[in-house]
Amino acid sequence: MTSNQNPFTQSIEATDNFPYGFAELEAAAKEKLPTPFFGYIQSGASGEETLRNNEAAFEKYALVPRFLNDVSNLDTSIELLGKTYDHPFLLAPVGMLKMADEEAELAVAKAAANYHVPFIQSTVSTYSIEEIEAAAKNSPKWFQLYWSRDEKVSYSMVNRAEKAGYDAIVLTVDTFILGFREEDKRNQFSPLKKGFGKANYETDEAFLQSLSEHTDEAVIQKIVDHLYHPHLSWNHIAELKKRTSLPILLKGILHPEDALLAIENGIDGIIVSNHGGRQLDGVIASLDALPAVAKAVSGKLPVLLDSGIRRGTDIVKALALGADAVLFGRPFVYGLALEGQRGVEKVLANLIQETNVSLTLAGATDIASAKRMKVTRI
Ligand SMILES: Cc1cc2nc3c(=O)[nH]c(=O)nc-3n(C[C@H](O)[C@H](O)[C@H](O)COP(=O)(O)O)c2cc1C
Ligand SMILES: CCCCCCC(=O)C(=O)O
Repeated sequence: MTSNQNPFTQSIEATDNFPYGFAELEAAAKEKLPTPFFGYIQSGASGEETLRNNEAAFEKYALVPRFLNDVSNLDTSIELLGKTYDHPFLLAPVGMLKMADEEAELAVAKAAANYHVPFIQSTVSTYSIEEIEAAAKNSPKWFQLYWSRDEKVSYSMVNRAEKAGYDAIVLTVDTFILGFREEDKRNQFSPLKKGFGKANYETDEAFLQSLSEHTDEAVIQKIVDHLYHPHLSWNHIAELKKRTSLPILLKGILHPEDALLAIENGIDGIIVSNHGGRQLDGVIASLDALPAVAKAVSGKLPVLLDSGIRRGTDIVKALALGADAVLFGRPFVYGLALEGQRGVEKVLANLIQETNVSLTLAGATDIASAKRMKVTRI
């Protein structure tokens, strides 16, 4: 994508009253959403040390720009797993989006399609794989898999995603049990128990066969049972690979040794992530984990990052520290809560504009040059 717009004009083009910065966005979503819904989305696990550190990590790194480098033509496109995308970011998988808006993933997938940004659908989404494909036909979509205790259900969902034309499988490895989430305990709230994440299960033959009763309660209880999978190991990865021709990425890698094992096990990409500080608290911030992981991988597979991306300058820092692309979650969920599909589009438009301005001011002409940019630890 080439950016020919003149930011001197853009900077005084007030769009409307839609919030710009993340803090404003979060505050507006807090006003709008019921307390337990907002609490579920915003909070982290335990004492929220990691939630805070994810954002703080970006402030410990400073960009060192280059000038006089003819940056009049910016190309922000990336190539990932054989496909080309317009921007160096994707929408992270976020489950149970009906908490934010009735249209939930349908609205997000349509917004993402309009900007040619890949949408990663969560296993526990409010609408099914097939409903989302029908709403945003032929747009870039990946499927995030929560391994199921009944592995027939995992394989069945992966096959459905493949049949529906999804481009990749993202297996989340850090949520085999749920983190200790104090805010949800305080609010006595579980969106799963409300039924917001059951669409992919209710429409799955293998899941339906595992049910002995078909009441709403029995369905939800069975989903809870299937989601519990602490036995997940590299052996399952080998089996999963046999069942699909789609590329497989692992989401939740933080240790360089696990990144090396991913290569050994034939994985196609990794996502350096601590789940937005929602799983194990006190873990390394994703950005702090990135340089060692990128060094270990040394270009053998794509390295993506999420957790704490809030603005364009964060994206540039992540690229400079070794990421090939990034994902973000809460910012688009707040956009969804505020104005549905339009709100997600506004978040995307602002992020694209800020990323493009930041890349250009830092002296980059494309993503490869952003990845060579100097960053210093302060
Ligand atoms: C409300 C909420 C629900 C989430 N649901 C999922 C999910 O279903 N699957 C998954 O792999 N990650 C899930 N995540 C984690 C995100 O994919 C991502 O790792 C995280 O949001 C990144 O941090 P950020 O919100 O700071 O950008 C969820 C995050 C939030 C905030
Ligand atoms: C309560 C249901 C568990 C699904 C996990 C969704 C998720 O990844 C997150 O909330 O984070």
